[in-house]
Amino acid sequence: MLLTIGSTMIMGYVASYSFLKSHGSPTNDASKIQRIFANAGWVGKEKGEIKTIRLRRKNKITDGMEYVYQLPLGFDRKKVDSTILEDGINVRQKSGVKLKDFKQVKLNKPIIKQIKKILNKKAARKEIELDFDGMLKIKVYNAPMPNEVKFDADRLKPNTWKILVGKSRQSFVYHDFEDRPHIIVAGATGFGKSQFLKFLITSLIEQQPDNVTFTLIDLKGGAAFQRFKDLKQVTRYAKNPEEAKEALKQAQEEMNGRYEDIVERQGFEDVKEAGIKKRHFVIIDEAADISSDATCMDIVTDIARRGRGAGDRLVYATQYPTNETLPSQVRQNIGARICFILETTAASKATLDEKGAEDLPEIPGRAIYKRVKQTVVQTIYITNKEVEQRIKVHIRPKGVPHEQSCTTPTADRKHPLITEKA
Ligand SMILES: Nc1ncnc2c1ncn2[C@@H]1O[C@H](COP(=O)(O)OP(=O)(O)OP(=O)(O)O)[C@@H](O)[C@H]1O
Repeated sequence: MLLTIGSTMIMGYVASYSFLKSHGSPTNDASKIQRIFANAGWVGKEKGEIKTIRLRRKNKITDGMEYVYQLPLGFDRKKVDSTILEDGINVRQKSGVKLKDFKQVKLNKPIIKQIKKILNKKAARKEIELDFDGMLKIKVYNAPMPNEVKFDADRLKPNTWKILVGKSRQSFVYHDFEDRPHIIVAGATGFGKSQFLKFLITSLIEQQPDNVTFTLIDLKGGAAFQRFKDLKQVTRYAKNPEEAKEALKQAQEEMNGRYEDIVERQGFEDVKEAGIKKRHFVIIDEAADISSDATCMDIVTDIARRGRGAGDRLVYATQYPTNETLPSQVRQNIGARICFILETTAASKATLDEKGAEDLPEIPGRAIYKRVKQTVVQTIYITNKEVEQRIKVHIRPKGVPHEQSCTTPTADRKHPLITEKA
């Protein structure tokens, strides 16, 4: 009996070894990378000779391996296409079988069935990350990033303006609005922009309930921000281009007052230096709908330029990033981006000034966060129920008006947006 079991186990090992041989070992990524570079023509020339990348070292990292390459002289690293590289690394990656899987085979259960199951195990797709700091660093991860990172209140940072953007492979990533006051949010429809904005507003209210105020411009017909409109922190709420123009004019007027007082009269560099705790966030979704209006775009540019000093923060979200919807004056004055998957390289360049967003996997919440360098993150998922539970204590009691209220135009009103003092 024991002899039969033993020989069956040995047969299993032999079968799996020949399987791995025929399907390619998962450990030869370095040579695959070398071959992909050569085949794709990602080479340079030294003294008239074609030269390819040279592996300098390998480092074990969490969930994978980092390969560090020296590039030949004259190598244009912008040529390196991460999709081609990732696809190449995953070619023949049919088996995710490891030797330790066979150690889990139970002798008291049908052995052949268990071995078949192990051999049929589908390999997790490997993912890569590229970085360059004089050397080309290619990180190859054995498993994909998680598709969902749930909201966890312990990750909030009360009394700060640091907002959790998401989780990268290495750590949780925060955006500090004191450091970079404005942010562009871009991404194709259905991949997490609204979810991110909802999370952003909820986090700001949780972290700074007495210091944050908002102008919310919701040009998606009220779908994105309507659950926030009655909060005491929301001083203006607009949901069509005319209301948006009026709300922006009011926000600019207020900003002018603060700027004149803090920067011009008192001589401070900005609100932070002046020790002022209040911040005002102007959040626009979908910004493409006002991008052809010169007045609106002048105000947006002005807020992006002088908002740091006056305590105004701009969040500019669009699903159609182009040179028209994201004009260079706006881009130059906004120092951070969160970019979900985009359809084209041109859209990626309009948002990030480089390609990359078109190559993101089609996973809702997967995004590139960019300040100077790009970091791939999975943004935080929060349900509408959770948002509502967290913000409900801030809803103005019925009959108590906004400090400044923007209401939908009605026939008997001269101005579409009215200002009411509390
Ligand atoms: N961070 C996330 N983690 C997991 N799933 C997410 C995440 N963000 C969004 N999703 C899923 O994707 C769906 C669409 O997200 P969302 O409404 O934010 O997209 P959008 O880009 O704003 O689309 P649209 O422009 O059409 O409004 C959500 O209902 C949710 O199921």
